[in-house]
Amino acid sequence: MAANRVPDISLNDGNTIPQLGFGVFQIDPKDTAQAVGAALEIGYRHIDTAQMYGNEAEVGQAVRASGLDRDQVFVTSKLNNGFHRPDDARKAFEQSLREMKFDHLDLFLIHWPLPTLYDGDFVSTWKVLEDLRREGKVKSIGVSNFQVAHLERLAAEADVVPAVNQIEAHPYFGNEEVRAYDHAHNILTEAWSPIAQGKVLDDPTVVDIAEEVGRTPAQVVLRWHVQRGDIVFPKSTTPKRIEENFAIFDFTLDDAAMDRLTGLGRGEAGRQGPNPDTFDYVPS
Ligand SMILES: NC(=O)C1=CN([C@@H]2O[C@H](COP(=O)(O)OP(=O)(O)OC[C@H]3O[C@@H](n4cnc5c(N)ncnc54)[C@H](OP(=O)(O)O)[C@@H]3O)[C@@H](O)[C@H]2O)C=CC1
Ligand SMILES: O=C(O)C(=O)[C@@H](O)[C@H](O)C(=O)CO
Repeated sequence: MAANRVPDISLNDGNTIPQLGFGVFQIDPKDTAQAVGAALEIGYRHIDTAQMYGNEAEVGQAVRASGLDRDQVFVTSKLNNGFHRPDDARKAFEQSLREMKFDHLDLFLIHWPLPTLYDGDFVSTWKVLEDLRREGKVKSIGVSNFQVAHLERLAAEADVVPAVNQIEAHPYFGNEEVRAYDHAHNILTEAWSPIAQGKVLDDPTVVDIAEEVGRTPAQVVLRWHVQRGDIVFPKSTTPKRIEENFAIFDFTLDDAAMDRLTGLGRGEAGRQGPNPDTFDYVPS
């Protein structure tokens, strides 16, 4: 059997990113250092957090406690929705570094485009991220929840092509149009809620394929993502699952299994999270 090794994928700016990471949305700050510590112990080298999650400090704490060098762990955070104005974006980024006690981030994203807020101006926000990258405070910059129209606007008005676009994707919602745009423009797709927060795991097709290949439903779905070439970072606070989700690089799905999983897509009806065209939540 092949060894389980997480591939590093090249970004369009020359940096690399581990294809599998660990997501920390909805992990209580008091549990975060322990969960991230467990993930790093198992071998994860990529953590996905956000200002909105309220657990950046604990992510930084876990990275330092791991004994790993800072440059051995790829850390992403995301700009919170209340901070799209340029001055606010810069201050919020600096606050993330202070929270994590890091001198740089590996990847920083605009979390949501918020096209109905701030005059729909995410371009001036993006230019702050371009500046932060030029200043060496962040190695790579990207976006999250950007639809094709939002990406086209950045292409027309900005200098730097986002390195990644982090979007909802799982077998019930392939998000194919946005993925196709990303792919055509050398933007790496990151799939959030890769197992749809568990909702796809008892689907009969997923269960059947899992039985056929002798893996768990979660492993099969995560494997489907990585064979599509996307980045994934499943969240779990359950030690056995954190380990299970990591073991997805020592088996493959054949084309027929890949097609059966892709065939579960329900189009827009499969979306579980908010629609980026209308989402306007700003945390108080
Ligand atoms: N950019 C964005 O707007 C968004 C980004 N994200 C990012 O994506 C990450 C992952 O997405 P998330 O929404 O957390 O959902 P996931 O699809 O990763 O699912 C997490 C849920 O599935 C359960 N689970 C995890 N592994 C297994 C397993 N092997 N078997 C059975 N159940 C399992 C977890 O339970 P338990 O913890 O109890 O084990 C948890 O309830 C987030 O943590 C965040 O980093 C997420 C949403 C939006
Ligand atoms: O997890 C994230 O990164 C999110 O943006 C979500 O929390 C999102 O804001 C949401 O699901 C709100 O209901």
